[in-house]
Amino acid sequence: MNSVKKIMIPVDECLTPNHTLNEAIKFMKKTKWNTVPVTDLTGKLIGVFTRSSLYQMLLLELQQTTTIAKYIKEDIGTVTLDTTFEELEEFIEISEVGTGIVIDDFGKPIGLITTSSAVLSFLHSTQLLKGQLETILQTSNLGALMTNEQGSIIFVNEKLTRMLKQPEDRLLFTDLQQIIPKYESSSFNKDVHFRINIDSDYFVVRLSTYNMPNGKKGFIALFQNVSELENMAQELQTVKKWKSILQTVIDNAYDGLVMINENGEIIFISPSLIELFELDNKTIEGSPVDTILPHLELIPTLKTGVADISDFMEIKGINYMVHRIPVYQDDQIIGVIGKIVYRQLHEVRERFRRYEDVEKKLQVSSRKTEMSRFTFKEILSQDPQMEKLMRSGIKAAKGRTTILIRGESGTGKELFAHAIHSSSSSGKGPFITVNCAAIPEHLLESEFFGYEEGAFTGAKQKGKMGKFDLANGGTLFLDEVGDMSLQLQAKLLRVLQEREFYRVGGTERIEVNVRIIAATNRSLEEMVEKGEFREDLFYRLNVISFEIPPLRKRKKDILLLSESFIEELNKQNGTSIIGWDPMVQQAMMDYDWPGNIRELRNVWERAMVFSENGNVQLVDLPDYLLKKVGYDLLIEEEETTIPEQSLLEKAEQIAIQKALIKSNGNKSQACKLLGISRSVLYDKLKKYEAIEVN
Ligand SMILES: Nc1ncnc2c1ncn2[C@@H]1O[C@H](COP(=O)(O)OP(=O)(O)OP(=O)(O)O)[C@@H](O)[C@H]1O
Repeated sequence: MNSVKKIMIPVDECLTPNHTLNEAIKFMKKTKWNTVPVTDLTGKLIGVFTRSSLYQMLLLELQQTTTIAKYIKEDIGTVTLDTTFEELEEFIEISEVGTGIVIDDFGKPIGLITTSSAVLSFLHSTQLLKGQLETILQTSNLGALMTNEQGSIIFVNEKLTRMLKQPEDRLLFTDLQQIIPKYESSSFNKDVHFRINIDSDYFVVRLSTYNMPNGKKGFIALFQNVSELENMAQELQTVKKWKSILQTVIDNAYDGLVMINENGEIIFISPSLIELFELDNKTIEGSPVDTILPHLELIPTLKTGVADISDFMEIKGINYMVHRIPVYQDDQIIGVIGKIVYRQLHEVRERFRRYEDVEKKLQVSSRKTEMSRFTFKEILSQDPQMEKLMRSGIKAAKGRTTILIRGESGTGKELFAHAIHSSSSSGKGPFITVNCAAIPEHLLESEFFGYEEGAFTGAKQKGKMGKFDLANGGTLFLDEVGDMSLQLQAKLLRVLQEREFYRVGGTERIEVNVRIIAATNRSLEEMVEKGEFREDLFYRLNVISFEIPPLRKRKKDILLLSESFIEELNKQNGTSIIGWDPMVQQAMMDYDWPGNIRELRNVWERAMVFSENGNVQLVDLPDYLLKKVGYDLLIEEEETTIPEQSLLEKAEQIAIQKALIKSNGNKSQACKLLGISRSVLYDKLKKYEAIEVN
């Protein structure tokens, strides 16, 4: 509110120069004013008529009807409603009349300010201010005290008594230095701050001076407890320390890191990324990631909440990969972290490429096994029995009948199964092999029938096709069928009968068109007798049966197969074998080949590797084979010559040994084979025994 208006006496009537002495006396008596504004006829202030002017007119004993015109004081001070308290104070001090006239914008008097009205008003506002100040000091969070000019405390607020844990009467009139030891009144001239501690609390004290009524200066001290701030500052220091540790870790642990909040705005970015993508550091934080780094594609992860890894990406010639990780708080997605990998990426890429190559190769080879690889043309044989089998095989291939192939290990049962499949009407369909002996019992069912999505917990939740599914429209080859558990035999029997099955965890009946070819090297009849193989399954499998003869029963094939293997292995291993010693052929013909054709192939592979001059020698054959056919002594002869023994004697010794092997140790049979008598044989045996002992 306007200060002048508050202390002025309102004026609604004035004197004019035409007013008489009598009228002026009456006016002043009525208003009790010592100074009366005088206006012209337009109401504008022209001067004042004071009580002293009135006394002057009375002393001159002027007529009551005399106008006051000549006794008006024109040299007057005026104020307006805009005049400040300070200006007013100054005005009252210098004013001769002790009264100020308040005029409006048109020069019209609207009020009087007398010294007493001003003083009363100042007194009133001073008291008001004092009250306000005390309220502020009492209610403030700051502790406050005031001293006199000697530094003796004359006021404390309640807050300070609590801060200093001392009652008001103990504090009053104590010396300020007892509370602020650092304070020295003499060195004090302007506001100062002190940091003091009282017990375990820390205070910041602001000390100022104030003017006392006696014109001297006292002190005002304001106390702020900063213990909490101190603790916070210490915590802040720790946080800052951790921030710089984490910053270093982040900068070094990852190639690049960027974090966005739930609004897709960048809240952190590692310096390496700023450098890599040549970004403007000042505008990044708080900006939408889609405008700064759209190629990182972090927003979709914000929406899906699912972590993912990008493919190899490229921008401005920089290759990188992004790992996008959603950040959750109480099930709410609150942001995404983008982990960018770009260092040594070419190495990762190279490894990845190699891995892809391997995978491709694996896919090709696994596809190979899914398709038939062999036909009857690839089954090499000059054996009449084998030729007959193959002719029957071609005929059997025409239908969809289940076929059982028997034969010792390595005789070519699988090869035969492939050939049947290739000759059948579904020869272009899949050929799926199941090694019944190799699948763990608990997985057999899912291997055969597959499983539905969600049937198992774990990584492969997607569901998987079983071998029956895979073989649909082709052949399912059950190798080692004699090694199946009875439990699975029952399941297999049902499928063979009904030609349909359920997937593990599934409810849908699946029908398949699959030809079954089974193979075994075990005697299923004996197993049926012992209760190890289901009779009904045996008959179901044994509709058409082929018995592949072992290699020892078709020795002519040894030569044919050997030539083929040498050619194939020369190509495969980069060797250049062009022939073999007649003794090698003889040893091979003498050997029984329990591992059959697989063993023959292995023996050739080994011999060709060891062979030194393009001609395979006896020494290149495995020891076990040579021992078995009694050719090991020949090798010894070649390697270590026994001086006492002539070559003829050595040959004689080998002949006797071979005869004994052939006759299974039967000496009279061996004598027949050698064409010598029993007594000669005994003599010779004693002689060779003596040589070996020596
Ligand atoms: N007549 C043949 N001509 C050429 N190679 C053959 C012949 N018979 C078998 N083989 C080869 O011999 C190896 C063994 O053949 P296969 O695996 O078919 O025998 P298998 O009787 O099924 O053996 P197992 O009972 O151990 O499963 C294979 O490398 C195959 O290519």
